[in-house]
Amino acid sequence: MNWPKAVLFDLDGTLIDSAPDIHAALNETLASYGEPPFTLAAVTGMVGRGVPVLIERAYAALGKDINPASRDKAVERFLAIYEPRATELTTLTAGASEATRILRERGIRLGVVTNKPEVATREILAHFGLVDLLDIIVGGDAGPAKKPEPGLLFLACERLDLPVDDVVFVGDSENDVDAARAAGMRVIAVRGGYTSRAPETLGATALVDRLDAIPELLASLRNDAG
Ligand SMILES: O=C(O)COP(=O)(O)O
Ligand SMILES: [Mg+2]
Repeated sequence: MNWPKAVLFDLDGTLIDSAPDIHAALNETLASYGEPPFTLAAVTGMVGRGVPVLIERAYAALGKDINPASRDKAVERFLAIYEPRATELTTLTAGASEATRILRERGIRLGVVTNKPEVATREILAHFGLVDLLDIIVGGDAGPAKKPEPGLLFLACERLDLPVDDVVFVGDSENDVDAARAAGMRVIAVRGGYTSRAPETLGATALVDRLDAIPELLASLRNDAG
Protein backbone atom coordinates (compact mmCIF):
# COMPACT_ATOMS: atom_id res chain seq x y z
CA MET A 1 0.00 0.00 0.00
CA ASN A 2 2.93 2.28 0.55
CA TRP A 3 3.19 3.62 -2.99
CA PRO A 4 5.18 5.21 -4.51
CA LYS A 5 8.35 4.48 -2.65
CA ALA A 6 10.08 7.49 -4.19
CA VAL A 7 9.34 10.68 -6.09
CA LEU A 8 12.01 12.18 -8.35
CA PHE A 9 11.92 15.82 -9.40
CA ASP A 10 13.38 17.62 -12.36
CA LEU A 11 15.13 20.85 -11.28
CA ASP A 12 14.97 23.77 -13.75
CA GLY A 13 11.39 24.89 -14.33
CA THR A 14 10.06 22.28 -11.90
CA LEU A 15 11.51 22.76 -8.37
CA ILE A 16 13.14 26.11 -9.15
CA ASP A 17 12.61 29.08 -11.42
CA SER A 18 16.25 29.38 -12.47
CA ALA A 19 15.85 31.03 -15.87
CA PRO A 20 16.77 34.55 -14.62
CA ASP A 21 20.21 33.42 -13.38
CA ILE A 22 20.79 31.25 -16.46
CA HIS A 23 19.81 34.25 -18.60
CA ALA A 24 22.28 36.55 -16.82
CA ALA A 25 25.14 34.02 -17.01
CA LEU A 26 24.49 33.18 -20.66
CA ASN A 27 24.43 36.84 -21.68
CA GLU A 28 27.67 37.47 -19.77
CA THR A 29 29.25 34.46 -21.49
CA LEU A 30 28.11 35.68 -24.91
CA ALA A 31 29.30 39.23 -24.17
CA SER A 32 32.79 37.88 -23.41
CA TYR A 33 32.82 36.55 -26.99
CA GLY A 34 31.49 39.84 -28.38
CA GLU A 35 28.01 38.46 -29.00
CA PRO A 36 24.75 40.33 -28.29
CA PRO A 37 22.38 39.44 -25.41
CA PHE A 38 19.13 37.49 -25.55
CA THR A 39 15.88 38.28 -23.73
CA LEU A 40 14.83 36.25 -20.70
CA ALA A 41 12.03 34.65 -22.73
CA ALA A 42 14.44 33.59 -25.46
CA VAL A 43 16.86 32.01 -22.97
CA THR A 44 14.04 30.29 -21.08
CA GLY A 45 13.17 28.58 -24.35
CA MET A 46 16.75 27.32 -24.68
CA VAL A 47 16.90 25.63 -21.24
CA GLY A 48 16.19 21.97 -20.67
CA ARG A 49 18.69 19.81 -22.53
CA GLY A 50 21.76 20.70 -20.47
CA VAL A 51 24.44 23.37 -20.78
CA PRO A 52 26.15 22.20 -24.01
CA VAL A 53 22.80 22.32 -25.83
CA LEU A 54 22.06 25.72 -24.23
CA ILE A 55 25.25 27.08 -25.81
CA GLU A 56 24.47 25.41 -29.14
CA ARG A 57 20.95 26.82 -29.16
CA ALA A 58 22.26 30.32 -28.38
CA TYR A 59 24.69 30.20 -31.30
CA ALA A 60 22.06 28.72 -33.58
CA ALA A 61 19.75 31.62 -32.64
CA LEU A 62 22.60 34.01 -33.55
CA GLY A 63 22.79 32.25 -36.91
CA LYS A 64 26.29 30.97 -36.16
CA ASP A 65 27.89 27.55 -36.13
CA ILE A 66 29.96 26.58 -33.11
CA ASN A 67 32.34 23.64 -33.32
CA PRO A 68 32.46 21.12 -30.43
CA ALA A 69 35.79 22.40 -29.05
CA SER A 70 34.62 26.04 -28.94
CA ARG A 71 31.29 24.93 -27.50
CA ASP A 72 33.04 23.04 -24.71
CA LYS A 73 35.13 26.14 -23.89
CA ALA A 74 31.97 28.24 -23.82
CA VAL A 75 30.35 25.65 -21.52
CA GLU A 76 33.26 25.98 -19.09
CA ARG A 77 33.08 29.75 -19.21
CA PHE A 78 29.33 29.70 -18.66
CA LEU A 79 29.66 27.40 -15.63
CA ALA A 80 32.44 29.54 -14.14
CA ILE A 81 30.09 32.53 -14.32
CA TYR A 82 26.91 30.67 -13.36
CA GLU A 83 27.98 28.45 -10.47
CA PRO A 84 28.94 31.17 -7.95
CA ARG A 85 25.79 33.14 -8.74
CA ALA A 86 23.24 30.43 -9.40
CA THR A 87 20.87 31.58 -6.63
CA GLU A 88 20.93 35.37 -7.01
CA LEU A 89 17.67 35.63 -8.95
CA THR A 90 16.47 32.03 -8.68
CA THR A 91 13.43 31.14 -6.56
CA LEU A 92 11.65 27.95 -5.57
CA THR A 93 8.51 27.35 -7.63
CA ALA A 94 5.06 27.61 -6.02
CA GLY A 95 4.39 24.65 -3.78
CA ALA A 96 7.89 23.17 -4.02
CA SER A 97 8.65 23.42 -0.28
CA GLU A 98 5.23 22.13 0.73
CA ALA A 99 5.29 19.21 -1.70
CA THR A 100 8.73 18.00 -0.70
CA ARG A 101 7.98 18.37 3.02
CA ILE A 102 4.64 16.53 2.85
CA LEU A 103 6.00 13.67 0.74
CA ARG A 104 8.95 13.33 3.08
CA GLU A 105 6.65 13.24 6.11
CA ARG A 106 4.81 10.37 4.46
CA GLY A 107 8.03 8.42 4.30
CA ILE A 108 8.40 8.74 0.53
CA ARG A 109 12.01 9.00 -0.57
CA LEU A 110 12.92 11.98 -2.72
CA GLY A 111 15.44 12.73 -5.41
CA VAL A 112 16.39 15.20 -8.12
CA VAL A 113 17.21 14.14 -11.68
CA THR A 114 18.36 17.08 -13.78
CA ASN A 115 20.33 17.78 -16.92
CA LYS A 116 22.17 20.51 -14.98
CA PRO A 117 25.67 19.52 -13.77
CA GLU A 118 25.73 18.13 -10.23
CA VAL A 119 27.96 20.79 -8.61
CA ALA A 120 25.62 23.67 -9.46
CA THR A 121 22.61 21.49 -8.65
CA ARG A 122 23.88 20.71 -5.15
CA GLU A 123 24.72 24.34 -4.41
CA ILE A 124 21.28 25.50 -5.46
CA LEU A 125 19.48 22.78 -3.48
CA ALA A 126 21.62 23.54 -0.42
CA HIS A 127 20.79 27.24 -0.71
CA PHE A 128 17.07 26.42 -0.56
CA GLY A 129 17.48 23.96 2.30
CA LEU A 130 16.43 20.97 0.21
CA VAL A 131 19.57 18.83 0.29
CA ASP A 132 18.67 17.21 3.61
CA LEU A 133 15.25 16.18 2.27
CA LEU A 134 16.74 14.40 -0.73
CA ASP A 135 18.02 10.84 -0.81
CA ILE A 136 19.72 11.20 -4.18
CA ILE A 137 20.81 13.90 -6.60
CA VAL A 138 21.58 12.84 -10.18
CA GLY A 139 23.11 15.57 -12.36
CA GLY A 140 23.37 15.71 -16.13
CA ASP A 141 27.07 14.91 -15.90
CA ALA A 142 26.49 11.67 -13.92
CA GLY A 143 27.45 9.48 -16.88
CA PRO A 144 24.39 8.30 -18.83
CA ALA A 145 23.03 10.38 -21.72
CA LYS A 146 20.91 13.30 -20.58
CA LYS A 147 17.10 13.40 -20.66
CA PRO A 148 15.10 12.76 -22.91
CA GLU A 149 17.13 9.54 -22.80
CA PRO A 150 16.06 7.36 -19.84
CA GLY A 151 19.56 6.65 -18.46
CA LEU A 152 19.58 9.24 -15.66
CA LEU A 153 16.26 7.86 -14.38
CA PHE A 154 17.59 4.29 -14.46
CA LEU A 155 20.65 5.47 -12.54
CA ALA A 156 18.39 7.11 -9.95
CA CYS A 157 16.44 3.84 -9.51
CA GLU A 158 19.69 1.96 -9.15
CA ARG A 159 20.88 4.34 -6.44
CA LEU A 160 17.53 4.07 -4.64
CA ASP A 161 17.56 0.30 -5.17
CA LEU A 162 13.96 0.50 -6.39
CA PRO A 163 12.23 -0.80 -9.51
CA VAL A 164 10.96 1.81 -11.99
CA ASP A 165 7.39 0.92 -11.07
CA ASP A 166 7.83 2.11 -7.48
CA VAL A 167 8.99 5.56 -8.57
CA VAL A 168 7.21 8.63 -9.99
CA PHE A 169 9.00 11.39 -11.88
CA VAL A 170 7.87 15.03 -11.88
CA GLY A 171 8.97 17.42 -14.61
CA ASP A 172 8.09 20.46 -16.66
CA SER A 173 9.07 19.61 -20.21
CA GLU A 174 9.06 17.07 -23.02
CA ASN A 175 12.58 16.07 -21.97
CA ASP A 176 11.22 14.80 -18.66
CA VAL A 177 8.09 13.14 -20.01
CA ASP A 178 9.96 11.48 -22.87
CA ALA A 179 12.71 10.24 -20.51
CA ALA A 180 10.15 8.80 -18.08
CA ARG A 181 8.15 7.14 -20.83
CA ALA A 182 11.30 5.63 -22.28
CA ALA A 183 12.11 4.33 -18.80
CA GLY A 184 8.58 2.98 -18.28
CA MET A 185 8.13 5.30 -15.27
CA ARG A 186 4.95 7.21 -14.38
CA VAL A 187 5.42 10.93 -14.85
CA ILE A 188 3.57 14.00 -13.58
CA ALA A 189 3.96 17.19 -15.63
CA VAL A 190 3.72 20.56 -13.90
CA ARG A 191 2.42 23.61 -15.74
CA GLY A 192 4.32 26.87 -15.99
CA GLY A 193 7.79 25.43 -16.59
CA TYR A 194 10.23 25.73 -19.46
CA THR A 195 8.57 24.23 -22.48
CA SER A 196 7.09 25.68 -25.62
CA ARG A 197 4.65 22.76 -25.82
CA ALA A 198 1.13 22.85 -24.35
CA PRO A 199 1.52 20.76 -21.14
CA GLU A 200 -1.58 18.69 -22.08
CA THR A 201 0.21 17.43 -25.17
CA LEU A 202 3.35 16.18 -23.42
CA GLY A 203 1.93 12.71 -22.79
CA ALA A 204 2.37 12.72 -19.00
CA THR A 205 0.49 10.29 -16.75
CA ALA A 206 -1.01 13.31 -14.96
CA LEU A 207 -0.78 17.10 -15.04
CA VAL A 208 -0.76 19.56 -12.09
CA ASP A 209 -0.84 23.35 -11.84
CA ARG A 210 1.47 23.41 -8.82
CA LEU A 211 3.73 20.93 -7.08
CA ASP A 212 1.70 20.95 -3.85
CA ALA A 213 -1.14 19.19 -5.73
CA ILE A 214 1.08 16.11 -6.01
CA PRO A 215 0.65 14.51 -2.55
CA GLU A 216 -3.11 14.18 -3.12
CA LEU A 217 -2.73 13.11 -6.74
CA LEU A 218 -0.44 10.21 -5.90
CA ALA A 219 -3.34 8.21 -4.45
CA SER A 220 -5.06 8.06 -7.84
CA LEU A 221 -1.84 7.13 -9.62
CA ARG A 222 -1.38 4.35 -7.10
CA ASN A 223 -4.76 2.92 -8.09
CA ASP A 224 -3.63 2.91 -11.71
CA ALA A 225 -0.52 1.10 -10.59
CA GLY A 226 -2.68 -1.74 -9.26
O1 LIG B 1 20.26 22.21 -17.44
C1 LIG B 1 19.24 22.23 -18.16
O2 LIG B 1 19.24 22.58 -19.35
C2 LIG B 1 17.89 21.85 -17.62
O3 LIG B 1 17.89 21.16 -16.46
P1 LIG B 1 16.58 20.36 -15.95
O4 LIG B 1 16.79 18.96 -16.45
O5 LIG B 1 16.69 20.51 -14.46
O6 LIG B 1 15.35 21.00 -16.51
MG1 LIG C 1 13.15 21.23 -16.50
